Amino acid sequence: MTRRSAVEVRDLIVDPGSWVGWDEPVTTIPADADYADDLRGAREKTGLDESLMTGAATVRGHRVALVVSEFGFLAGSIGADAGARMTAAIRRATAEGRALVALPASGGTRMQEGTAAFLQMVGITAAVVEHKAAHLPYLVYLRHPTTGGVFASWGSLGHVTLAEPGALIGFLGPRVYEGLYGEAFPDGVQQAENLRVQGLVDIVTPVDNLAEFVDAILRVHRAGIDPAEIDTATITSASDTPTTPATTWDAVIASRREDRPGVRDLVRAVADDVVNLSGTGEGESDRGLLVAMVRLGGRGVVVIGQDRRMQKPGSLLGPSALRVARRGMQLAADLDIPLVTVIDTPGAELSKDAEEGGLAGEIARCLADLIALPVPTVSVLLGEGAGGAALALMPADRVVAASNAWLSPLPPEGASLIVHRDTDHAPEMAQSQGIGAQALLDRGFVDVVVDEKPDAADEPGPFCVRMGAAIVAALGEIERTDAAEVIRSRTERFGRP
Ligand SMILES: CC(=O)SCCNC(=O)CCNC(=O)[C@H](O)C(C)(C)COP(=O)(O)OP(=O)(O)OC[C@H]1O[C@@H](n2cnc3c(N)ncnc32)[C@H](O)[C@@H]1OP(=O)(O)O
Repeated sequence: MTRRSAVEVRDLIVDPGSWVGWDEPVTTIPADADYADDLRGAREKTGLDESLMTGAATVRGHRVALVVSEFGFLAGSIGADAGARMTAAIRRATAEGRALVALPASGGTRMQEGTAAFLQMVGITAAVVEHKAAHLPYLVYLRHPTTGGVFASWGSLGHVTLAEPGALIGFLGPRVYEGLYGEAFPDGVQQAENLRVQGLVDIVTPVDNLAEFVDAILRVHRAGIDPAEIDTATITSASDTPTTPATTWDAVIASRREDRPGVRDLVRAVADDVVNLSGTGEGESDRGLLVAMVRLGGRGVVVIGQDRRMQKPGSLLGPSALRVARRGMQLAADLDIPLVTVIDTPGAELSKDAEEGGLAGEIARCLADLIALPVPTVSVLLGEGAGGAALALMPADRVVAASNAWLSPLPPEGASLIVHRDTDHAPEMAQSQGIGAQALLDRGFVDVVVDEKPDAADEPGPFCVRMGAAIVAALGEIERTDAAEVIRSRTERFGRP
């Protein structure tokens, strides 16, 4: 793989002429003669005084701080001076309200400095935690190779994690593994593309594209707090002449049409600057659950949504999908931007794995997280809303439903089996259980019903635009409502007799 120097990488990302270095010169000469020689050699070879450089710049106009490793300097390893430089830069980025972009490439802790260097991981992590607590974005771009204590501290804490194609990214270096265990580490495991599939890395992209992603992510973040860009349109009723389905069962049938628009169609139709993320960031992924940062009506929001096309028998939503959803909730809270949840599920996976993976607990934790989330929230009943997996994304400040959407404790066929011991009474059960959008509106569980004319599958484009407008309007209403009232409306409606 081509290894670009820190300077080359930096220059590919920052706006020309915008870089201002923050680094105080390091002149340490260690007592150990061999290490002193190594340092001297590294300084001569790279023209740098340590294994990373820090500074301020703009990327497509966004004010950022950058930390860039130089692998050519003792493998980008972190000792006391590099650690102190990094910590100082993070703190300064926080104080100046800058987003932080870290671009590691490293063999980890500097072996010549031992445990004192190892403990730098703690100090650096503390500074990253403070930065994130200030609701400032922290983006990580993992370059080839990133290993050890760097991957295990500042390399793994990004709000969004990107990586270089083909990059070796792992905890233990493969040579060390082979030396210790007498066999090669399995091929392809410590590779950027595999980490994306595993839900550890969000995006794999060449460094040449990085500025574009940084721009999109920071536009979403900034839009979340910049009133100038916000669409303040209001919507009191989504339709002047609502088309209610003839029966609730008709709505259920419509909601199951193969060609009904799903969350990805909705996002494609109405959102800008879409940045799709992958998995929990902690080693689980589920393609049935979309998590993305987008701009909607000028606002930056996090969207978490159940993707109807990815939920089939054998791949229904399990506990990992709900953990992906909770990552999205946390991300919205961390970045202090609203959350939009999209419900469209025939029901959760019912299996040994789902039980042992904590499905029930994850539903409970989704509910608990949503109830306490300190940012505006809108939930959208887009289609099917069967069971706990649907409920898990429901509590919100405003609830918007499509006219053929529904929410029920389990699919109507299941309810019929419980009560009548057959599935023939499903239409009757759907009616009597009050699962349809209009019934939910009448009971105050839903705030607005978005018309389908008469079926979203027959007019996906216009339907998505109406739905997008209703979500934007709901966000606007929340912003105009007193905070205490918002919190009350999030939960009170669900506890009424
Ligand atoms: C908590 C911790 O961080 S413990 C450390 C955990 N780190 C690791 O397990 C990774 C160790 N390093 C490696 O496995 C490899 O160096 C890799 C995969 C990162 C890179 O491999 P390569 O591209 O083949 O580079 P190579 O191994 O030749 O390293 C380049 C130089 O950096 C040195 N180096 C690598 N890692 C370190 C390190 N952590 N500290 C000091 N020097 C290091 C190498 O000894 C080598 O020096 P040399 O040129 O004088 O021989």
